[in-house]
Amino acid sequence: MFDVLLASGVLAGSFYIRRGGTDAQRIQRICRKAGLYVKYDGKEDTMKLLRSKRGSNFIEYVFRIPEGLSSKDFIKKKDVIEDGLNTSKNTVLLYFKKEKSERKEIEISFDKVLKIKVFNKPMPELVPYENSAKGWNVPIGQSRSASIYHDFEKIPHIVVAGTTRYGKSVFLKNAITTLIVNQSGSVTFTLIDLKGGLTFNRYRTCKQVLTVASDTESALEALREIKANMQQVMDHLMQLEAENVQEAGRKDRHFIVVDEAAQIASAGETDREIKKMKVECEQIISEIARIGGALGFRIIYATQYPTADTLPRQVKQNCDAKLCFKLQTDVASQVVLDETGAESLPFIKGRAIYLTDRKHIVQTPFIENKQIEDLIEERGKR
Ligand SMILES: Nc1ncnc2c1ncn2[C@@H]1O[C@H](COP(=O)(O)OP(=O)(O)OP(=O)(O)O)[C@@H](O)[C@H]1O
Repeated sequence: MFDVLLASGVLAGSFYIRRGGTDAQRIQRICRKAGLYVKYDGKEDTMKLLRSKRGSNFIEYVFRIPEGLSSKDFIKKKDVIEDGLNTSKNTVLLYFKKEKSERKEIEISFDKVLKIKVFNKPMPELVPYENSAKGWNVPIGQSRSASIYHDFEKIPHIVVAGTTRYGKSVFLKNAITTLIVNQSGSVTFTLIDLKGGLTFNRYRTCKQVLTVASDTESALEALREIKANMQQVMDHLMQLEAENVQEAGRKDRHFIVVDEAAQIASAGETDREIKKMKVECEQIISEIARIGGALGFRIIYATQYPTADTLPRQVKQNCDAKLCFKLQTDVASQVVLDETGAESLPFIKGRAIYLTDRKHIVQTPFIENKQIEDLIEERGKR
């Protein structure tokens, strides 16, 4: 009885696979069913396959999209397309063959034509932290094809955004720990966490950490000091007729890490005194973003609520790198990345978009607290 069931199951499976067609055909069918077509003059215009290309771990399908639709319409339906490609129809046969079904993942981009890459293996959901970074690099994570690093000498400031519990704090700890270990004699930090969390607590005793500010007053005091230091470095560079710290041969770099920028934003603050202080904090942070890069000052600016208030224009414009975990809306994604996409990242902790002049989807490294303790134990000791 079981054999009969098995045989009919296998037959059904093969049928489904035949009926399912190639991934290109399935994508076209899913998009049609999801309403991604245009009716005009009594005719139906759907996406057309122009070509396909095989990469080392993916096939890229290139489509012409119907007039009247935009690439954003397709990007919004990314989950629908991806789930459609992974429906049980294809997994029936694999189940009976006792093969493990790998989830197919897709990436959608647009450059005059719609490009949909279908990957044959999902990205890893966990990349354990290891300190393979050199110089002023910090590991950003594993993309589908390479290990990605952020070089703070090339891009001084970075915005880190993402809905709560998706990996911002873990990334901040990864960055701080890596820099303490690799640049123990040259790096200093001002850590600002006004949300009252304990993220930075374990770094409090490190010799590289000048301040851990947990209220507006101490944040302002630390920022005023940084402003005065910037002026001193500026005077020094003037004397040397150097354009930047690299040319002047200065090795010291100062990182200002802001965890939860919304807490330092003046908009919405009702207490007049605190509002005044927050306005000054914002002004100094904007000034560091604008002129601090050449002077050896670096900003890591994290927020879970990206809006025009929490991500001031000067900061955004001068942060040439963005690390964006999953966000709730396409509007929030637009604020951070100037494009949609972060809202349709999968529900995977540590999965992010790293955007500079290039864009990578990465799985950021997971650093455990015990690892941090061990790593900073020696290099961070006062
Ligand atoms: N890179 C990662 N890989 C795998 N799991 C991760 C990764 N980063 C974070 N996590 C998991 O997600 C949890 C929440 O991460 P984290 O504290 O960094 O979130 P957050 O975005 O900073 O949240 P909040 O805004 O509340 O501070 C971690 O405790 C860990 O279990």
